[in-house]
Formats: sequence, structure tokens, C-alpha cells
Amino acid sequence: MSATTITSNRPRDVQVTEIGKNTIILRSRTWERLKFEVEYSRQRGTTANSYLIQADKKALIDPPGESFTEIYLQQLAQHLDFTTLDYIVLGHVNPNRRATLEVLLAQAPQVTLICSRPTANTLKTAFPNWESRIQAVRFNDTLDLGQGHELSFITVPTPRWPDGLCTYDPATKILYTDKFFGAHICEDTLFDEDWKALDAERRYYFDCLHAPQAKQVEVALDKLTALGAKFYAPAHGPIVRYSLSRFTFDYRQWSQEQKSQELSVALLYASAYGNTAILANGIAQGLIENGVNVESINCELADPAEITRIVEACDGFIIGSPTLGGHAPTQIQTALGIVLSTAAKTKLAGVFGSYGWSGEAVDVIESKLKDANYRLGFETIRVRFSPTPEILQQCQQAGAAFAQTLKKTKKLRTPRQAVTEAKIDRTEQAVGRIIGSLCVVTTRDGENHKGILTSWVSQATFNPPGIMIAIAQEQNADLMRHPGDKFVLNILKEGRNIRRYFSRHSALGDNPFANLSTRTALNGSLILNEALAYLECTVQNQIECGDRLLIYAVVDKGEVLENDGVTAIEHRKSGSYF
Ligand SMILES: Cc1cc2nc3c(=O)[nH]c(=O)nc-3n(C[C@H](O)[C@H](O)[C@H](O)COP(=O)(O)O)c2cc1C
Repeated sequence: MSATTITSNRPRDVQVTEIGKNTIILRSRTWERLKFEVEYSRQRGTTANSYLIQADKKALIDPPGESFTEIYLQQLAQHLDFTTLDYIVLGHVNPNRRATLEVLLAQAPQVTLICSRPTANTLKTAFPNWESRIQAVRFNDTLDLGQGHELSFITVPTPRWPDGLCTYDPATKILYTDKFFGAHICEDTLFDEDWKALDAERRYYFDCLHAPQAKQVEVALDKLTALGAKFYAPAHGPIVRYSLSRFTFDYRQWSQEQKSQELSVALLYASAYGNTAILANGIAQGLIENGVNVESINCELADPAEITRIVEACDGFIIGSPTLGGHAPTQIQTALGIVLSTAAKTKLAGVFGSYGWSGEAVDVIESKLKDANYRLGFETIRVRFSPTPEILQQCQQAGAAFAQTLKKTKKLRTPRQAVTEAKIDRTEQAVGRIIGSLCVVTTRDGENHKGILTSWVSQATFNPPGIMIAIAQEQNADLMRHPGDKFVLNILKEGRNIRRYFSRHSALGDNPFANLSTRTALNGSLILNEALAYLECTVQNQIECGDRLLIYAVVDKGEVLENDGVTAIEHRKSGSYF
């Protein structure tokens, strides 16, 4: 059966099948999008795979999260007497999984939990009364279940799953890969016989989950491929049987591709409860989709030497932090200290974080970076507790904007445009080299406010102070072409992506001001509070020329809103378009 057979109205269920000697899979399936995180956005459903090995001893691998607790335990009870279960092996742990574990442990009080040391620490803190039932394992430790099932454990820490643990069973040659080699797709087919049809899902899953940690993925691959497995049994999607070597090769290739991107961003974050980490993933996605390599650094794990090395090598850096007890966690404070003392001031910066009520961490990081004269590549993202799907989209857009700014900066510093532009008319190229300040002109028509993005503005006179704007008729020019018409010229600040609200392609509809902080100028038009400066102007003359109107206006009043920023400017390659 192929991917096309998916029907989204099928109810959740648990598919149970034998996949090897003494071994069954329990696939908790949903045919709909499980969560709002980016990795589920292809909406092909997913499966949460759990495995049960019943030899002389019995081990259950990776029970699913709480969305499936009830149906999963009902199915499991058909195949296992809970009081005979010896071990539960955990590839990683999160609050979701803990919910199922709590129910299981209550019904199987004899069970020992097998996990990596970081998982053990997390569980011991969350459930102190489980302490005696938790057994932390190290790389290459083994656990003998009898009948040849001598499980060996492979620790695979990554920034996103510092506690990652894979398990290999030599009796079946199945490697339980947890977050590696998965795909978010739900089908009846258990194995990957139609693996070519899985390519897009696999790649998307890799891009979302592993591309920002390509370096650690390569280290993990070295450990995993040494085992000579015949099957990969991942946490999500089909079991890998027919495309094992191809898929392994793909992981190597995709990791290499990621690392060899020309531009690279260090994404430094910490996240005690996962919210800041979700934002980090959204931003990473925006960067990756725009061809920029992301080096994720989970500051709770990374040592200062590693942070220094990555920060020195990157083209830009982004710092994410929760606020805990009125501060950023110590590890973030350390990382910020390293950044401030190491990163060249030309590097583009960004700040984000989740908070509960006061959110000091993000404010402090932002102001320290600004004080040190770093330029911000997107407007700082502050989110109360968990992000909404809209905020995640904003994070992706912020990552994309950051990538675009990096690319532009890189091009400006690299004098090799002649070849790529050879086909563009030379005059247009030359005209395109004229640059202007990015501005939003705001006008008022009764109760309606309009905003026009333009960079065709220049000072025209000293006395009186006057400006000239070139504007097309269709850009609401009627509101600012007659002598005496009033408008405000908002001069935008570099690093703040205000322009997106006013671009012709904006998805924000007719009211670009809805999401912006504004106030009303004396002349009735709107001042954007996040502009660098604004000018209140009165039109004096206009000339119709070519496809534009040239408007001369006198400046009645003006103010700089932020002293420490620089003007956003528009660099173009050609004078034939914006
Ligand atoms: C122990 C503790 C202390 C906290 N202190 C603050 C605080 O001082 N100010 C604040 O705005 N939020 C505070 N919060 C709320 C967290 O910032 C919020 O839960 C945030 O989503 C955590 O982000 P994370 O999931 O990335 O760790 C606190 C939360 C906890 C659990």
C-alpha cells in the first residue's frame, strides 16, 4: 500500500506485528497532524513506534507519548502481562513520554528503567521515588535478555536530544534508532519496500530534526554503522529494511551538504522545559530552508572551548534563553560572555526566548548585544510560555530574514558580481547601484491609514529642510500629491524587519499596522514606534515624470527615535526593479 492510501478520518489505532524473533512492534498511529511543530507540517500523520522483546527477560522499548497512552496500553496488555515486564528502555525522555511511563510504572512496579545518564538525572529530579528503579547505561554497556538477545547500548547525544540512546539487538540484528532514520508518515505498510516514495518525507524529517545538528549526527552515524545492523527500527515511520544502506548514505550526504553551506549561523540556546527549544527549531528551519548552515549549541551541554570555536567561525549568531528566577540560566550567561568577547562586531545577531511573566533574560541579552554594537537580523522574539503555530511561523520567517540579510552582507563584501550579472543590462546595473534609505510613508484618508514602502527618498533642500520622494500613481499617491497634503516619512532601522508588513507580497492584508506599535503624529498620520526616525512633512510641489510622480515636501518636524541604530538601506543589483 502506498502513501496515497492515507485517509485523514481514520481513527488513531495501534498496529501490532511481529518483526523478528521474540520481537513485536506496537505502532501507535495517527493519520492527522499530531502536533503543531514544524516537523509535522507536511500533514502525513505519524506513528509512534514502540518495541517489545520477550526472551527469558522482557524489555519494552520507547513507550509513546500521552496522546496514545490509553490505546497503547490496551494493546500492550493483549501481548504482555505487565507484572512480568523486566525493563523499559528509553531512547530519550520528554514530558509527553513521562505521562505514559507514570501509568506503566504504577502497573508494573517491578520494572527497571534503562536510559542514558542525562535521562536518569531528569527522571530522578521529576520522580525522586523512582530513583532505585532507574539504571543509567553508558556507551557499549550491555543487557542480556537471554536467547541471544544481548542488547548493547549506544549513547548518541545531540543538542536537541542530549540524552539520546540507541539499542542494538544482535539476535535480530535490529538497531533501535529512536530519532534517527525516521519519517513522519502514517501508512499500513510496516517496512520501506516502497522507499523511493518516502524520500521527500525522510528528507523533510532530517531537515527539521537533524540538519541543525549535522556534526553530532555524523558522530552518531560512526557509532551506529559499526554495528552491522540489518534493520533500523526508528521512533517514527516505517522500519528501514530495504533501503538501509541507501538511507545511511543519505544521512551522511545530507549532513555533509549542510556543513558545506557557505554561510553558517551559531544557534546558542538553553531550554529547561522545551519552549525555547521549540522556538530555536522554528528559527533553524527558516535558516536551513534559505541555504544557511545552522550549528545548534545546547549551552547546557557545550563546553566553553567549543562555543568559542563555533562563534569565531560563524557568520552570525542567535541566542535563545528562558527566564528563570529573573535571569538567563548560568550557561547562557557564560555563552553570552564568550560571544561578547569573541564575536566580531560585523556578525549579525539575533535574540529569542520564552518567559512566564517578566522575561528579563531576553531583554538583558538584547541590550548587551546592542550596547556592544551588534546588528540584529530580526526583531527580538519574546514568547510567553509555549509558542502558538503563528509564533512558530514568525520564527521561521525570522530565520529566513536573518539568512537573507547574511547573504546580502556577504555579497556586498564579495566583489565578484560581474559574472552572475553579465546578462543584466549594464546601465540597469549601474542605476541599481544608487541606494536609498528604506522608509515607510504613512498617509491618512479620514479614518484610514495607509503605508507605502519606498527607498526612493532623498534630501532636496536645506532651507527649508525639504525632501523629494518618487512614487508610482498606484501607491496611493493621491493622498500625497496636492500642495498642503500631509504625510509622515518613517525611516526604518537596520535589523528590524518592518518592511515585511508593507511589502507588496505581504500576507498581512489591508492593515499592516495591526501588528505594529504606532502613535499619531501632529499632522494625523501614523508614526511607527520602531522606526529609527520620522519626519512630518507637507507637500509643496509635484512633477509628473515617466512612470513616477516626483513629490517635493517640506519637513515640519522630525525626531530620532533610537540613537544607537543605523538606517536600513536597500541594495539592488539592477535599476529595473526594486
Ligand atoms: C523555576 C522557574 C522560575 C521561573 N522564573 C521566571 C521569571 O523569573 N520570570 C519569567 O518571566 N518567567 C519565569 N519562569 C517561567 C519560564 O520562563 C517559562 O516557563 C518558560 O516557558 C521556560 O522556557 P523553557 O521551556 O525554554 O525552559 C520560571 C519558570 C520556572 C519553572
